[in-house]
Amino acid sequence: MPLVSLRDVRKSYPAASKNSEPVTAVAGVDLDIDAGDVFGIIGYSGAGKSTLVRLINALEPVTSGSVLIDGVDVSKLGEKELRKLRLGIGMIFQQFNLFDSKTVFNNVAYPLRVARTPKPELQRRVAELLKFVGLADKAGNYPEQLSGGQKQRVGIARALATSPRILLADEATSALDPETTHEVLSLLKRVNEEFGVTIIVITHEMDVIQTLANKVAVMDRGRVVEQGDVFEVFSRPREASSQRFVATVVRGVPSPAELSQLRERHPGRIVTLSFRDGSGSQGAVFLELAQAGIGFELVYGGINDIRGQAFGHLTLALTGADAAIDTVLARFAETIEVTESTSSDTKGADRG
Ligand SMILES: Nc1ncnc2c1ncn2[C@@H]1O[C@H](COP(=O)(O)OP(=O)(O)OP(=O)(O)O)[C@@H](O)[C@H]1O
Repeated sequence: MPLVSLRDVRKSYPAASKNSEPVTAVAGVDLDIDAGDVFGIIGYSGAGKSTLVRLINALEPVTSGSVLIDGVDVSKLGEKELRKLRLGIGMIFQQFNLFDSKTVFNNVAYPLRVARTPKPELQRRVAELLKFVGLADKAGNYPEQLSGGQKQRVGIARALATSPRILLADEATSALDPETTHEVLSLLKRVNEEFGVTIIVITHEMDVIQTLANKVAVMDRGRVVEQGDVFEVFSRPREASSQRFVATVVRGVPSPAELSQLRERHPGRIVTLSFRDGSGSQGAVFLELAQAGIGFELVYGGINDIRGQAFGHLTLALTGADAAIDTVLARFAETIEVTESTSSDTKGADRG
């Protein structure tokens, strides 16, 4: 049985004024999230992702449909049971939502106090959590004395205080720089792997999904338009809206106009290698070219790596003996799609 199941979940908000229409934020979503998953929910702003999160932790009631956690319909729970359910669901936010007037220790201790945890156990648990997130030496500091990454690590420690089975991360790294994002993502990976916590990440950053998630759902205007294994969805998006989304981070194949510019700027043969099935790697390609004595320069695109599986397009300018290049390209073609651009490909662009 999935840990979290959504069945035809809908959420509408009443019209804000007489002249406006009601807003349908979630328009019939079916979703299954298994225990141990890191499940990404992506989509443009306004797609309904945050609303979905509030429905999962029962902060808001659904308009229709059902949200089942461990097979239990949350809309059937009383206040006391709901409070217990929420203790089992941790949450972290884009703006961290720490209490500025409380020390790091007291921020992390807060949910334990709410749960009336005895003092010795509370102290032991907070110390353990601060050690886990690498902030044991900051217990007495206030949030304003911390960097963004440190604040989010406090947020993670606080979210884990009551040992939840589920962690909801709503744009948890969107306010952080790339290096700090990486640090926080590594920590979340450990939360999943070492504690077995199921993580649901809401994000508009494909990088986050790529490094962290094993499953992904793409939302568009209140609906899930595509869901499945991250590599499958990223390397072969079926729906137009997922394709648009993926295209924002995965650089594709150069257009005729771009090819024309590349040919002008780079000597040699322009070849695009397309990785689609996860096999092969950028490193292996570079090594093989170097060993064959072929000069190469990456001129367009790049390979994305999803937990060891490669996909994307590399466009290279190759220089060297034609026969040597032909031999290597023939070998690449056994596992990778190889397309060589000829000057006729770019004629239209030359004229334009
Ligand atoms: N409490 C509310 N009252 C009225 N409309 C709302 C409410 N919450 C969300 N909406 C509307 O529902 C739609 C979905 O919003 P939601 O915040 O879930 O999207 P999102 O995908 O999380 O976007 P973002 O990334 O911008 O947060 C939007 O049109 C939003 O204006």
